[in-house]
Amino acid sequence: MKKIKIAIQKSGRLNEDSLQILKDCGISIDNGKDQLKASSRNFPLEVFYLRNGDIPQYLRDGVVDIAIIGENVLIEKGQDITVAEKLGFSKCKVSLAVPKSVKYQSVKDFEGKRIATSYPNTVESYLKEKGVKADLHIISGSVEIAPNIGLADAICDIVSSGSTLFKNNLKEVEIMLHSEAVLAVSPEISEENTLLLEKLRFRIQSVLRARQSKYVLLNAPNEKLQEIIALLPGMRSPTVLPLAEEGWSSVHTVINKDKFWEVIQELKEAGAEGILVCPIEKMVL
Ligand SMILES: Nc1ncnc2c1ncn2[C@@H]1O[C@H](COP(=O)(O)OP(=O)(O)OP(=O)(O)O)[C@@H](O)[C@H]1O
Ligand SMILES: O=P(O)(O)OC[C@H]1O[C@H](OP(=O)(O)OP(=O)(O)O)[C@H](O)[C@@H]1O
Ligand SMILES: [Mg+2]
Repeated sequence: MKKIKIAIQKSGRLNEDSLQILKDCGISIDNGKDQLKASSRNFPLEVFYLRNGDIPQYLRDGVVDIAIIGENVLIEKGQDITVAEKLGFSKCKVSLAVPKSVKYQSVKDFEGKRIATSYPNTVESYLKEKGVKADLHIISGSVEIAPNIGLADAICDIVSSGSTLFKNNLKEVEIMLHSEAVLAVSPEISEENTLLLEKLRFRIQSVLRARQSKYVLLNAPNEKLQEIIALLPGMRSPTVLPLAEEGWSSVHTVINKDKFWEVIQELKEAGAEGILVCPIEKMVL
């Protein structure tokens, strides 16, 4: 049987969450340490462990059919590659930063300045759009040190918590893009493997939906039921079951995790009691 080939990062920030999402999709991978290629026992899938930065080229050449990769890397060197799903992890920004002591006013301040970065295409197209010309110094790591050692006036790199910038006496002045891990697809993927991709996407979507949601059970006095139900943004409408005690009901529903605390507070104020919150493993619409 034909197998779909997926690239995931060999080691680094994407590796663990990439393996976890496949696992949550019910895909087990026989994984020997230091193995660069592995197969799944229960899904027609082959995993290639590669460098994140090399993945766009492998996708372009059709060496792999799909990949889990940082969106920022696709923007830098894989504009021709399509994104099938955003995966919700490894969220970060790609930003321009300058020494804290600099009085920054606008992006025009970068005119003629030396910028150290591992993302030259991203910086170049950002500055071009703003009509600014700068001098780029391409380096592959430890970018934040560049202004301190006199290599550059500014940097462009990944920012997440901001602590690397802070430790190097830098401040973020322009956010060029927001990124997260994505499922990317080779332009060379065959029709047969596109069908496998659709099966995998169906599973990924169920996992992502479940990660975004909580299952909530609560008790409500019957006279407050309508008010409580009106507060619930459930999948269709909540399940309402009578409790053994006369005049009370049990209400079950699904709540988006971002709205969760807000809704719980309102439910309590409306008279809900004994609220239980449970994780959801998969959510199929
Ligand atoms: N501090 C961070 N917080 C959140 N996500 C990040 C952070 N740093 C990097 N990322 C995301 O994770 C991806 C992989 O980063 P990582 O540093 O592990 O690898 P890399 O050095 O860019 O790549 P390679 O695998 O080619 O060595 C980045 O492209 C970015 O999308
Ligand atoms: O805003 P923060 O939370 O501090 O994260 C940003 C830092 O994280 C990444 O480096 P990483 O730790 O992956 O090291 P690397 O340069 O070796 O890839 C990135 O290149 C920044 O330096
Ligand atoms: Mg890194």
